Amino acid sequence: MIPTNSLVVSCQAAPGNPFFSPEAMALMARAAEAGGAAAIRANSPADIAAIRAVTGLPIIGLHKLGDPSGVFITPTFAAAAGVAEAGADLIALDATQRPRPDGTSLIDQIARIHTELGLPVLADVDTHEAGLAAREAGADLVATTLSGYTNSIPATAPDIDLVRSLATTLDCPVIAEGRFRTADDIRAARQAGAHAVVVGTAITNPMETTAWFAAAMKVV
Ligand SMILES: CC(=O)N[C@H](C=O)[C@@H](O)[C@H](O)[C@H](O)COP(=O)(O)O
Repeated sequence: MIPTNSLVVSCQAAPGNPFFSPEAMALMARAAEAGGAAAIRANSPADIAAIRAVTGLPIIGLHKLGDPSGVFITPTFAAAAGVAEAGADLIALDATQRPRPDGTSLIDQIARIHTELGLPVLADVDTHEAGLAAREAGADLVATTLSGYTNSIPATAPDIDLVRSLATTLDCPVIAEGRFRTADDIRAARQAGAHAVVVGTAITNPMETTAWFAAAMKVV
């Protein structure tokens, strides 16, 4: 479903971003497809439905709900069902080893997505151990999405070491995701064994990328 060596573009905007609307995310997805993306990653049933209406590309769907300091990427089965209903082809969910808000286990959530929704699961993990546990729990693909977001030390670069350690250990596709911003980052991910690379902010968040350049203007 996600081709080998492909670019996935994450089309997401948060409240406060002028692009925070399903219509804007559908335009982003069209631009990504025209530019060569092989799949789209998108947040919320509304955005997913709008994107589904304009592209036949596979959609990795998720729903961010609740407190971002805990499990918040598709934290419950109900959230996954909403994402599936909106037209996603694959469900991305938080597969860190933190407690889940509804008290269910990762293994149960993945099993229900498989049996009741009939969709594959992409496990967003933060560590090597979480990646192994997610695969053991039945995840079909594993992504490095949450590396650098679950501890107090803010990360500034992509976690190539985690891509490599998971890709050399797991018997499923490993997706490189999180802070991939340049062609060199993509090459490093591929050399580390990534099946595909997800790029979000660097392509679909002009407010943030403007801030990068504006900050550079302040440095002499
Ligand atoms: C940590 C978290 O919530 N990551 C989210 C996951 O869906 C998105 O906000 C990211 O944009 C996406 O993972 C792509 O990463 P980047 O934008 O760094 O290319």
